[in-house]
Amino acid sequence: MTANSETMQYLLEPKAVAVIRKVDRTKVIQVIEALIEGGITGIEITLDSDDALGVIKEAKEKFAGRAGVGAGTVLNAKEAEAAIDAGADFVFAPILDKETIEVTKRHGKISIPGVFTPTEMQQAYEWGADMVKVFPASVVGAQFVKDVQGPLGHIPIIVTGGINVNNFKDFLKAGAVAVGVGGSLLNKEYIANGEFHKITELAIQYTGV
Ligand SMILES: O=C(O)C(=O)C[C@H](O)[C@H](O)COP(=O)(O)O
Repeated sequence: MTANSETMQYLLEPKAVAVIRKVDRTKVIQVIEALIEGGITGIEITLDSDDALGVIKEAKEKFAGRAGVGAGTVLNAKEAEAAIDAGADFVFAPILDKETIEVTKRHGKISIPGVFTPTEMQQAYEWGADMVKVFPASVVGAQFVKDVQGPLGHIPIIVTGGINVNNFKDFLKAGAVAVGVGGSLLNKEYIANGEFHKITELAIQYTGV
């Protein structure tokens, strides 16, 4: 299996990817462990997190063979380059930037830019994106995902932004290949209290493992 097909499996098999933003640096590795325990194997570290590149590097080494680790909130090519240097397997962005896609693909990594319109979806795909991320998805709802797939069914869609246990199944039923979940999975109180088993329980609500 190629490195990319393994990463694709980590992202798509559980159908839920964790978006880890600004989680306490001293707890983030335990949080990732708890997520993997709950069946989530796509681990996105947003670059606005404390020591994001250090976390990517550490998580890549520690969870090799168990999870795919990538970067989120990647806003330009320079940031993509730095994330890939740190070991990122995939590059998520909230926006669509041609150079970011090009740099990611030049390094042979998985590119998932953010889009919000059918035109942006097709543009992203033509620029080489592997999948697109509809963000913020809860604003347009599952019906958007269903409708755009009429003409644009060749483009795999991950949805993020406002995804929770009550709406994620609607998006999957509408045809999204996976959901990205941040706030509703990385419960701040549980993390502050060191209740990592509760993070595992939350993860299981998405993966059903
Ligand atoms: O910046 C990126 O690359 C992102 O992936 C943005 C995320 O999709 C959201 O930050 C997750 O949003 P919530 O699940 O509502 O917390």
